[in-house]
Amino acid sequence: MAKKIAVLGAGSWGTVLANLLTENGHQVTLWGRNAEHVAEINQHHTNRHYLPKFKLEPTLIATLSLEQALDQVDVILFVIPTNAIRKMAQQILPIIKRQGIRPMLIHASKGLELGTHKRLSQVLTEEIPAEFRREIVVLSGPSHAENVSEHDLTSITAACSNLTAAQQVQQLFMNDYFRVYTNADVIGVEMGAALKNVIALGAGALHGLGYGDNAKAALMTRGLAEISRLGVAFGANPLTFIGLSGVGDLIVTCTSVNSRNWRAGNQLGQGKPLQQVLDEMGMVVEGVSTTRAAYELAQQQGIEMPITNTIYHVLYDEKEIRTAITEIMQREGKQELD
Ligand SMILES: NC(=O)C1=CN([C@@H]2O[C@H](COP(=O)(O)OP(=O)(O)OC[C@H]3O[C@@H](n4cnc5c(N)ncnc54)[C@H](OP(=O)(O)O)[C@@H]3O)[C@@H](O)[C@H]2O)C=CC1
Ligand SMILES: O=C(CO)COP(=O)(O)O
Repeated sequence: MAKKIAVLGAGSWGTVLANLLTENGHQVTLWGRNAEHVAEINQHHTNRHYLPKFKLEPTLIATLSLEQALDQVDVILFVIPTNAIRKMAQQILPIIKRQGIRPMLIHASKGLELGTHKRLSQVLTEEIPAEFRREIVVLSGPSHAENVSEHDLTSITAACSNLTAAQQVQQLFMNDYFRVYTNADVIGVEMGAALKNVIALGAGALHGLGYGDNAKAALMTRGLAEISRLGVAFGANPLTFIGLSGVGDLIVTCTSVNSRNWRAGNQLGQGKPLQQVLDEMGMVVEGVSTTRAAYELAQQQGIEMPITNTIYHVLYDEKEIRTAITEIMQREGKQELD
């Protein structure tokens, strides 16, 4: 059955997901904060800053008004950067109350909040009390916006402890090029999504420095080991990390030029300063702030995360990358399995 859906965030991923939901027959309003982008979507059915070649469905409406976007919606999909989610939730709560709606919330963002180190479903739970919403579902997995915009075959995960809600989200998004699985392990899905961006910065840096395939395979494998270690410490199901939102997303992000995290790491490896890399990207590079959040979380909990620690010191303490790599390779010998 067709639903009324607000998509919050008219960047790369929000635009593509809003368009996919429109293709699937839902009535979608895409909220953006940039007046030029919103006008371009409505008048020309394009969003060239984020997706230069993408032609949108003409029935997809964009708006600058949250009140209009949320008008009597069944579902709200958050697709803005991690550190903007709490403020956005605070902004929409009075609108939800005024309209007397009780929407399902979905988020498709990937990160841990700076300062609190919280997962995004935790942030939404804190800011939007249960009486004003239905379930919170996480949509995550290997899915570059550019590939989905070209209808490349994509499989991802809808996660919620209430599997009926996850199945409802599965049905909203599924079509002949976009396949959605369900998973009850919200912690594992959100931890995998957030932490793979940290490892992707490292994979890009190795490429930029000229290291080969062995180095990249080792980074991804040992990166997955420490992602799982932190996730399991917080209650994740270890099997989630060998699924789409774990190793699946790690592979796509660590091996693709479409990844902003990989590209940022590549430029750091080539010697560009971090601030310049971020200024020139023009899109969010989630791994940079999540590296800090994950580093602090691991320190607090006493969890060993040598790759994340190394990337943290390169990003935030201006540690020279080759020195950092030498140090991590020369740690004392370890058993492979924890
Ligand atoms: N791109 C992808 O392929 C995928 C991205 N994701 C995740 O989706 C999330 C969004 O990423 P993506 O769309 O790629 O990012 P982009 O950088 O492409 O777009 C970000 C969007 O969020 C808006 N925005 C930025 N800051 C704020 C804020 N403080 N308040 C409200 N809106 C804000 C931007 O507006 P403006 O244009 O005005 O700056 C823009 O519309 C991230 O967590 C990312 O990890 C997940 C899967 C795939
Ligand atoms: O999460 C993504 C693909 O699944 C997108 O990764 P980037 O944010 O690095 O572009």
